[in-house]
Amino acid sequence: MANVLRNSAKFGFSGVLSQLSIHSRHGRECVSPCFSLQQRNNSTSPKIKVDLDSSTGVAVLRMQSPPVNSLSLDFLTEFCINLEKLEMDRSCRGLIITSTLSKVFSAGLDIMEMYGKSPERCGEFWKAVQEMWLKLYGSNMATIAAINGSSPAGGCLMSIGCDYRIMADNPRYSIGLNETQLGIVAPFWFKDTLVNTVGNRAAELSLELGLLYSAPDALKIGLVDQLVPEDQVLSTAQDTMSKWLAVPGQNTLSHWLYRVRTLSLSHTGCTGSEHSPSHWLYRVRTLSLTLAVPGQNTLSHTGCTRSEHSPSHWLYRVRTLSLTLAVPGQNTLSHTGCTGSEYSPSHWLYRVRILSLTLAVPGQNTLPHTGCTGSEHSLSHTGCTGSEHSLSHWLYRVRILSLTLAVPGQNTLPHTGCTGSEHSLSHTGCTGSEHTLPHTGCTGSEYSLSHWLYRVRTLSLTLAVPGQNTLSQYTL
Ligand SMILES: CCCCC/C=C\C/C=C\C/C=C/C(=O)SCCNC(=O)CCNC(=O)[C@H](O)C(C)(C)COP(=O)(O)OP(=O)(O)OC[C@H]1O[C@@H](n2cnc3c(N)ncnc32)[C@H](O)[C@@H]1OP(=O)(O)O
Repeated sequence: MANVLRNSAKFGFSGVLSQLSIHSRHGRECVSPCFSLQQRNNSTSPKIKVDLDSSTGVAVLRMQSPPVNSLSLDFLTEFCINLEKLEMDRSCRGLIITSTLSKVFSAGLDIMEMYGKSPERCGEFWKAVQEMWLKLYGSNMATIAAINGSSPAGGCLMSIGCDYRIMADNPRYSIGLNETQLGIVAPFWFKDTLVNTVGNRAAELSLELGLLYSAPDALKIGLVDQLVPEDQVLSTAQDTMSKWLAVPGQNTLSHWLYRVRTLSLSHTGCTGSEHSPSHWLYRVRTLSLTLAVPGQNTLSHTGCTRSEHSPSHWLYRVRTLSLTLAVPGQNTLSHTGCTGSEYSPSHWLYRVRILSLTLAVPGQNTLPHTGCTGSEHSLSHTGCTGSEHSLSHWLYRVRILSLTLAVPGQNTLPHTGCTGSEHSLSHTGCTGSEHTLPHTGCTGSEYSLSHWLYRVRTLSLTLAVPGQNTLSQYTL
């Protein structure tokens, strides 16, 4: 395997990826994941075994692909089909994922899939990796990883795609996103999932150094939630699952609100229904990896030209930069008004982040240096007509306004210049009657004020990608 990795590095992942990128641009059709998965499952020996206990509504999915449960295309295909079947089975509410192999949960992506394969095969493989994550992270079931062995890289992604992680208390077992140590870079959605699990700083260290954590260390940083003796991993997972399933509606709103942010950021820039999430994940990931190619990582469109920054160092930072400044199609620093060398990125990042979060009234957060390029986007547009209105004045108003927004039937924001009934939920990004926040279950006046206060605030922050902040693009 070491040879494979060395050769992969020698011949260049980026070369493969650029071919993939071209392939993608030239019309890979977006088909339903279910359809495409079923088409390509040619394997006969089951790599996955599923047992659904109809009395508890809990399924145990066992990975049984020796020697190490590596995530090959066949494996992923089978995994996704099983996941999809369980998802569609209303009697199944909880899913536990574990391994039948001793010592290994999953070794992550199958290295052999990443070497010497045609661009078509690579594309299929990569799409399957994304689908595994989308299906798991977007699952409506409560999910628990019963990690009874090592779980590096893609195995770790699978684990952190679950709601809860129980690991065998064995210091010889390790878990983590170690891709950097292999000379490859973990895709940004791997990163996002890790950040959601262990927080920013731990994720940053972990990714830049490509760290693998022993089970006890993984518990310390919160990468796993619980360590138990090896022979109790599954039974503890089953006990834990019953607690999760006892929470009313646990796998609906609260479960989703948290995840939707990650999922929607994953396809930032998606402007039409032709772009499926996986399509975007694939492209965006390819683009970000391209940025990591030594000699090409000048990131000229972010204004960064300094060659002393190593790819992995930059990749993680640039991701943060572009997500923070995520005005789709405009997320370059130049579009934020930063036009000269006097404005360093950090100077801008700090200001723009504060401003955009503080004034986050989607479609109205028009401070000229946050991406507004025309005279129509002045402060006057939001009701502020002259220089007498200072920022603090605005901060104050906008806070009041966001509260006003939360009153059903009054969320017309007159102070921002919105005067007609067309301006209601549009301020949260909803532009038509089809955007009734279906994903939160809020459909009408039956919801009380406190209910709304809570939801609308969360929603506007969560979905605040101006011009893109509807979930309609993503069919849950
Ligand atoms: C297609 C275009 C896509 C381009 C993508 C580019 C970039 C992607 C960026 C990042 C995403 C990457 C994610 C990944 O998951 S990469 C994979 C990383 N995985 C690892 O680093 C794990 C390596 N394996 C181990 O650490 C150990 O094997 C283990 C899991 C701890 C188990 O140890 P153990 O001692 O029990 O077993 P062995 O090491 O002896 O291995 C047994 C056997 O399995 C083979 N093997 C191990 N891991 C893999 C693997 N990931 N893929 C394929 N095969 C694997 C190993 O070579 C041995 O085989 P052998 O024939 O020698 O017996």
